[in-house]
Amino acid sequence: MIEINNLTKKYGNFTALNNLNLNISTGTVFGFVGPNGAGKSTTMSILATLLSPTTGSAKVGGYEVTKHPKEVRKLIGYMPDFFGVYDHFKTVEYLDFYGASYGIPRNERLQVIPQLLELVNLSDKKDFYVDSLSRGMKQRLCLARSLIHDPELLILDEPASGLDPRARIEMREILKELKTMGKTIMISSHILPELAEMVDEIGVIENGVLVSQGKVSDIQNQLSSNRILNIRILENKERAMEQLRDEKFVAKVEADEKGLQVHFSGEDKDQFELLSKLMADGHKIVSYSEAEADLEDVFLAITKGA
Ligand SMILES: Nc1ncnc2c1ncn2[C@@H]1O[C@H](COP(=O)(O)OP(=O)(O)OP(=O)(O)O)[C@@H](O)[C@H]1O
Repeated sequence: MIEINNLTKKYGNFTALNNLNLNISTGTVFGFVGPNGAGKSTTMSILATLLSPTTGSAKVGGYEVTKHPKEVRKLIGYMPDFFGVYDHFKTVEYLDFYGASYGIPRNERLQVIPQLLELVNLSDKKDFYVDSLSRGMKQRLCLARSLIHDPELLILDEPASGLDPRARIEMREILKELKTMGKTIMISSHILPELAEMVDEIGVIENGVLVSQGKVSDIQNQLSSNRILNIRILENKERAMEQLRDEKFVAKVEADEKGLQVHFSGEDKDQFELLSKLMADGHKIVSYSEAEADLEDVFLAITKGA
């Protein structure tokens, strides 16, 4: 559905996208993650035909965005990170206005708008003025707006930003429903854990370059070379620490009241050998476990925080 090849965007001398390559297949919910200023909005604006790339190619549904913007716009629903809503409209009039600007006939709009309001849980707000809605409601209205022409692909730039936890959960539920409706969704965030549970795949961008792409679990596994082993030892902790520090694959050993944390770069068989050795040397091991890679750690490990 989306094919990006060697996409570069320069703002003056500043390179915001640097030969970016990215593919998203039809039906995928794709999380686009990266720290502030990484280039997420720039990429999404180019896909939404609102910004021209400096060089490279971006295609949506096989259409090159710069050559066939009209075809691309029919295929996509775009929700920008900052959006204005026309405050003097009532909710239903607002959607009607956008429906009309997409050329949707009035009788169709009369059918579609109540369905969209239902989808985004705003049916009871249909006659409220837009400026009286909460931030979360406005975000959901904006999502409804991006769906008015029943696009195949949704490009959502940080749709959950600034929302409280309940509003975020509501947004997540709506996205799940859109996925079951068969939409392809590209959604950005600078918070990996926020996206992880609702996406099929993630791509991590930093300094305008895609640094990682795959299933969340695959990306976690890429980091398995940096595991942390939690070991609880009954007595002679100091002796165990000294011994561990001399072991192959052990980068660092720390201790707290819970036990030892061993930073380990070996594989499963090396872990097994380490444990066997500790036991053979008479250490009284109470428990031995591998810490789950935290998604926040994954994100920090992939991005360098430049
Ligand atoms: N119009 C512009 N002129 C100059 N520089 C720009 C412009 N728009 C964006 N940039 C710069 O390009 C880089 C990428 O910006 P972009 O908004 O795409 O990042 P982002 O990943 O969406 O960040 P955020 O998470 O903060 O929204 C940033 O360094 C930004 O300052």
